[in-house]
Amino acid sequence: MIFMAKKAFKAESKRLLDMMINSIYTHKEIFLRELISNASDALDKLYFKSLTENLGIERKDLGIDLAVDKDNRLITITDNGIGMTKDELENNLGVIANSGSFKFKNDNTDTEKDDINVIGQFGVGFYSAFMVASEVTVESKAYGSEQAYKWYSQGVDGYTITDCDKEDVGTKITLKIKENTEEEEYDEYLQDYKLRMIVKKYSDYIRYPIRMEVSHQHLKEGTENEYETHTEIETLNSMVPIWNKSKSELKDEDYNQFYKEKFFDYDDPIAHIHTKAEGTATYNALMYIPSKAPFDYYSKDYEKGLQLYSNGVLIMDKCPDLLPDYFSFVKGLVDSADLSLNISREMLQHDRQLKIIEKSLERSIKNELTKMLRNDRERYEKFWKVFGLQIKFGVYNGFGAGKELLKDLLLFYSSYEKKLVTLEEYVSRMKEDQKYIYFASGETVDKIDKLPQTELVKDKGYEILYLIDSVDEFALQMMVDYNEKQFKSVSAGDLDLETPEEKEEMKAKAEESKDMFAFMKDSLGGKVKDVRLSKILKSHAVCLTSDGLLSIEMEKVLSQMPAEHDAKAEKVLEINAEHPIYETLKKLYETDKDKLKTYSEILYDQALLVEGMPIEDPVEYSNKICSLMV
Ligand SMILES: Nc1ncnc2c1ncn2[C@@H]1O[C@H](COP(=O)(O)OP(=O)(O)OP(=O)(O)O)[C@@H](O)[C@H]1O
Repeated sequence: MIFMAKKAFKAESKRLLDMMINSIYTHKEIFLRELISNASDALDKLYFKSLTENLGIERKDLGIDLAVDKDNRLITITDNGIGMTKDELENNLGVIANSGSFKFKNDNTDTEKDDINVIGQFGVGFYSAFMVASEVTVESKAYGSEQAYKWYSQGVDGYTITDCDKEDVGTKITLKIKENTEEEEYDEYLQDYKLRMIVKKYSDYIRYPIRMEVSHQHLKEGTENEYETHTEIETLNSMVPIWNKSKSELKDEDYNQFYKEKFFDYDDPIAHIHTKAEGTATYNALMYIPSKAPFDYYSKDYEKGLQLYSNGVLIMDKCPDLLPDYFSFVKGLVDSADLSLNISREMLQHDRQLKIIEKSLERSIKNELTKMLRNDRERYEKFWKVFGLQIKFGVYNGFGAGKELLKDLLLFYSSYEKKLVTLEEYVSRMKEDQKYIYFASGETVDKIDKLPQTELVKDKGYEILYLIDSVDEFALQMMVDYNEKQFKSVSAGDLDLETPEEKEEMKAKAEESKDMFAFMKDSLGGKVKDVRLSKILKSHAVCLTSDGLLSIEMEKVLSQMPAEHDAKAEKVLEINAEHPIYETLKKLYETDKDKLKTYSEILYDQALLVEGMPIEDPVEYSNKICSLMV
């Protein structure tokens, strides 16, 4: 019997290993990602050696094999890479947090990126094997060595290294999978389908084939219901990430196909964005704008984020830091080699890098949308219909931080064009004497079109933007102006549309009716801030406008939110001096103040109805109208 000295892991390594097994990773399944990444690194190293020393080994000769032996609860991962000498086994696997790969990368910094793609950097990934295995055996033969060695460990106790027989160069790692416990079902790691799924999920873009013997059931020839099992070696991974291919190699169908498979959508996306960046941040990104919003998109359950890869290995499935909220609908992935990951690869160390990438992606998305808006309006409007609301929220949220970026992506319905227009288009059509960008709010385009307040502005030949989403007015208020043109609600009361003569005339009339309006205001018992002569009505008798920042439309929106239900607009009841009702009111002020009080109440309720607001007492209102009729 050969005496095998069992070596203990270094003291601090012991604690680290314990921590490793129990707490660094949240998903046990990543052990396979780590071991495959190590194998891929070992293949890269050998390939690199072959290139630099002319060994004649080609990429196609290199690969990784997975095998499962269910009966003995074993999984093996074999690579024909660079292998490890006895010393390397000792140093790389006996000292936790000692990365041979990191050293290799540092020693070869001037190498062409494409030739070398080494993943490891911390020297801990290997130990994740102990999350699922009770015993780990590593048999390795280094390139150029005659002798192979076996490293064996059952975990924290330590490890042994002995000579062993191994014909081929490379490394074979055997895991003895733990028995099931109450909390954890380890058996599933012995299932073909589970291993395939894990490989697909995390290691699909490893550049070497990951092969496994897979069994399929076939109908036995000449029979109707007898099946036979047929096994074959399959390559599980796609190897070349589509995002690493050049754009000229790819057609729309390729992009769409990839999107549908990867992001489980039945429909083609509206657009894809494929970008590469080098410099402050180096990455490849492939992003998509879906054609439909996910069912939970406008709810708090929706999680934004892009997949994050480091050298083709999945690090995070939904990295929220890569997308600003206003582009949260974007799906896709980013692959970057220069992320500084923390040991578990589950969290990223510096969000500074992510911030740089986010800013750069944000620009790419904005550019794509701008291009679509300019060159394919129909498609953009399709996008707008689904995600426009999010863009408008983006203008409003964060105290308007996104408004500069987003202002040219906005679309609103135009009274003049009778379709959606951009602010740029609106401003380019503004009349010479037009000071403001006018807007009117309401429930639907039709209802807004009939609002008394819009009549005079339209008559002047000015275009009005019709705002039908509750966030619209808030967004415009946050913007304040667009290219120095201020926004003005047609319900703002003072639109400054009159000629100087008209102004004089109004002033005289207002003076003459001052007392009457004061009486009417009192009659309404504090419901309005003021009763005034209208400067904006043309043929209609009355309307409501508001003073101050909160418009009537905003009050409506806020009243639907429980927390802010008592925010009220400062309402002004406006009376049209050109309407016959004005003379009637004047007469009543002289002759019958009680009736004037009733009329004031009716007119106020009518103005509310026109505005689409509820009236306080509909029965009372109806009674008042009826008594006028009989
Ligand atoms: N299959 C293998 N073939 C050759 N060397 C290997 C193999 N697996 C591991 N090694 C060596 O062991 C070292 C430690 O591996 P480990 O997975 O713990 O860390 P790493 O891959 O360097 O970094 P990370 O913690 O980021 O995974 C590697 O750097 C590598 O030198």
